[in-house]
Amino acid sequence: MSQLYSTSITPEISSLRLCFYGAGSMAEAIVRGLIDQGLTAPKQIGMINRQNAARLDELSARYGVLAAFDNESKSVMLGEADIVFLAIKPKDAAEALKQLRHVLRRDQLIVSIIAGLSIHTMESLLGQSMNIVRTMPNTSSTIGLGATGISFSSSVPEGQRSLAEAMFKSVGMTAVVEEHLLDVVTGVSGSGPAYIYYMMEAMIEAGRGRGLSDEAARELTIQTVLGAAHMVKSTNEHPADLRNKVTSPNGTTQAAIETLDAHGFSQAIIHAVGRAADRAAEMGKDIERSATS
Ligand SMILES: NC(=O)C1=CN([C@@H]2O[C@H](COP(=O)(O)OP(=O)(O)OC[C@H]3O[C@@H](n4cnc5c(N)ncnc54)[C@H](O)[C@@H]3O)[C@@H](O)[C@H]2O)C=CC1
Ligand SMILES: O=C(O)[C@@H]1CCC=N1
Repeated sequence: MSQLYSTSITPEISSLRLCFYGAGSMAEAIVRGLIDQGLTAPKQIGMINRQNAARLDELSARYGVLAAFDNESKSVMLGEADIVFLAIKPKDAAEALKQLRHVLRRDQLIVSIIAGLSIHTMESLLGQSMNIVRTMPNTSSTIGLGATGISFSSSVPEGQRSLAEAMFKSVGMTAVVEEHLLDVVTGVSGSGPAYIYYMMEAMIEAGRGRGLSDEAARELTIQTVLGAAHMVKSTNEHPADLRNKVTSPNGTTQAAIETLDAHGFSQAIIHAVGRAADRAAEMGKDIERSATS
């Protein structure tokens, strides 16, 4: 008989202590999202940075989160955490994870957002197999509209998988994928917001260049991107069909699309996504090499 209702238990995230190791822009995006969406209280969140005390002060003042400034409080914060988010840059990952080797415990859930860094390399650097959730979020998590790809190490129990998914769902949508696909997720949605911003910059510039005020060019561009994304989502139509409805024969849109084609627009996007995915893999290999050196 098929099951009508899911039997999975709703994870009680608000009772857990979260520690962000690395307090940069992506950590802030997730923290702000979790707090704004009411998933947990600021005092359940601790943040650690390498040396930038002013940044921690700023985050504490802005969100009410806890901050650890000296080595002793960093160790206590890490030790007391139920979930540790690894949110440092790939170039700092090997050194930082080696230092965490004797600090992290097997009963903690490790959530990495580090581009390219594989579960296997994390386990080598940490010196043991651990419950690891490898993710690729994006900065739109800040406003609850993130898109996060997620994979799990084989040991992560079902309850912790649901917990991790619930955390990222609270700041947007999630897609659980096989680990090797996280690099392409990076190319599509991790780096993706930057491609859209880049296009918006160009649209605003073009509007201004032809005489629109700064404000009109900006507002018309924003609403166009917002409306187009909502159209794809709410009509469920293929983007190509929606594009055809805008494109009158021999009209303005056709003229514009032909110009985009002449400049290799689609190919440029396909190459960009592929290059970002390849770059994620390269960064992962670099960390792997430093893990063994
Ligand atoms: N920015 C984005 O759109 C996205 C970033 N990511 C990943 O998130 C991670 C962080 O990226 P961002 O937040 O953009 O970088 P960021 O440079 O803004 O933040 C990294 C933070 O880690 C701190 N840090 C470095 N070494 C440390 C150490 N040993 N101990 C404690 N803190 C340390 C730095 O001081 C810095 O504040 C990266 O691995 C990146 O691949 C993933 C998805 C999207
Ligand atoms: O540019 C980067 O490397 C990171 C990963 C995805 C988005 N930003």
